[in-house]
Amino acid sequence: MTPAARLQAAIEILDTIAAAARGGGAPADAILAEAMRARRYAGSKDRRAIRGHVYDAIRAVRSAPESGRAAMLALVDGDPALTALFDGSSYGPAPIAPGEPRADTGLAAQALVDLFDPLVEDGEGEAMLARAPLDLRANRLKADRDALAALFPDGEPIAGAADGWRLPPETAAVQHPAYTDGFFEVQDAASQYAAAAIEAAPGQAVVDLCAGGGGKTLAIASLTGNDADILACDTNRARLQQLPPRADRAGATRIETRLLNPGQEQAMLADWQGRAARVFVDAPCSGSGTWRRSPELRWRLTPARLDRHLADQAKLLDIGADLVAPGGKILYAVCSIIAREGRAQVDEFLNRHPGWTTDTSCLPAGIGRAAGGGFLLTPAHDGCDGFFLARLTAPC
Ligand SMILES: C[S@@+](CC[C@H](N)C(=O)[O-])C[C@H]1O[C@@H](n2cnc3c(N)ncnc32)[C@H](O)[C@@H]1O
Repeated sequence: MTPAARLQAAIEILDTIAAAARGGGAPADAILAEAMRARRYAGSKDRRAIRGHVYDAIRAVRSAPESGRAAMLALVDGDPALTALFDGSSYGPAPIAPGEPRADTGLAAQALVDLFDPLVEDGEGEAMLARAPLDLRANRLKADRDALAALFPDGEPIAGAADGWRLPPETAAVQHPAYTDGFFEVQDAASQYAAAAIEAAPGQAVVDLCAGGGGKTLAIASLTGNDADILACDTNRARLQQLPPRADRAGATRIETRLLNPGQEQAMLADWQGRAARVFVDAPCSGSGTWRRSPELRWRLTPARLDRHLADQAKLLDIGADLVAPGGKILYAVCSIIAREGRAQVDEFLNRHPGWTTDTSCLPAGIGRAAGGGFLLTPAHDGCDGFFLARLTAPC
């Protein structure tokens, strides 16, 4: 492919990504993978270049653009090499017309920025869109951080994460046989802090209410030495199905999975009511803390979608509260920096549940900032994904 043809391919793919973002369709990575499958003629250099153009535009443009071309045009000013590719050649993009509209660049639409937790400072935007490092978590059931240091010597320890080892973003860690052998998982530091913050102990009964593919379930199994009974739930079959093979690989043998039907969660968890020492509520959210990994998420968030997340979070917290034994704890977490998903959600929970309290410390020294009844982590401040977490204690 010519450089101009690669650019045109990127523009067409961006059209699909923008439409999917507006309509709640497939994520950018899935669209990109499908588009590459459809372009069998594209070689590896073509694919790399197309992907680079697509993600450069997604990172630069603050909200879903009118068209892929408008998104790409947002990058041309000050970039003569890119401008020259709009050359009208047979497979390339048409020349740029005078005054042709460009999509708006920046961190996010102002209405979205206005929703950030007040602790998020103006200068934090760059870190929120920079490429994230690759964080590993040593699986204590099979390895430790020293083993990861020996396997990947160009990494470094992650501050405050006892099992964490940080590598450059491009490291192909999951291709290492030690990954297949269950020595480690790929897990951002924020998730490692959250899994530790639940302070689950050996012998306890633990529910991971929104387990997904089990990232935090496996971290809890590791931290409890495979000696806690963990019930891992989710309403998404495809995600939950990823957990048993991962648990096998990790040597985690005390995890039961349970697929819940939306709207019937409480009935399907009747046998766990009031029994759990710990409940992890890693709730569905805007993902506004993970833009450095999935920058197109900021193209997707609408007021209606945010409202749905808020309702789900409140419902899941209430379901979690019913599962907790007297004196037990909920760890509420969202990979979000939006105040309504974080501190406001905790305030509303405490209003609905008299007698519950929130813990004033649950993170390692120097990590996170107190945000209402919980703590806020941000890429600029903590070097990890943006996260809100709170540990809530039930009355005895
Ligand atoms: C942030 S993700 C969880 C990530 C997971 N804990 C991990 O560490 O990989 C939120 C999960 O909540 C699940 N979910 C949404 N509504 C739910 C419900 N009513 N009951 C249980 N899980 C739900 C979603 O399917 C999704 O997998």
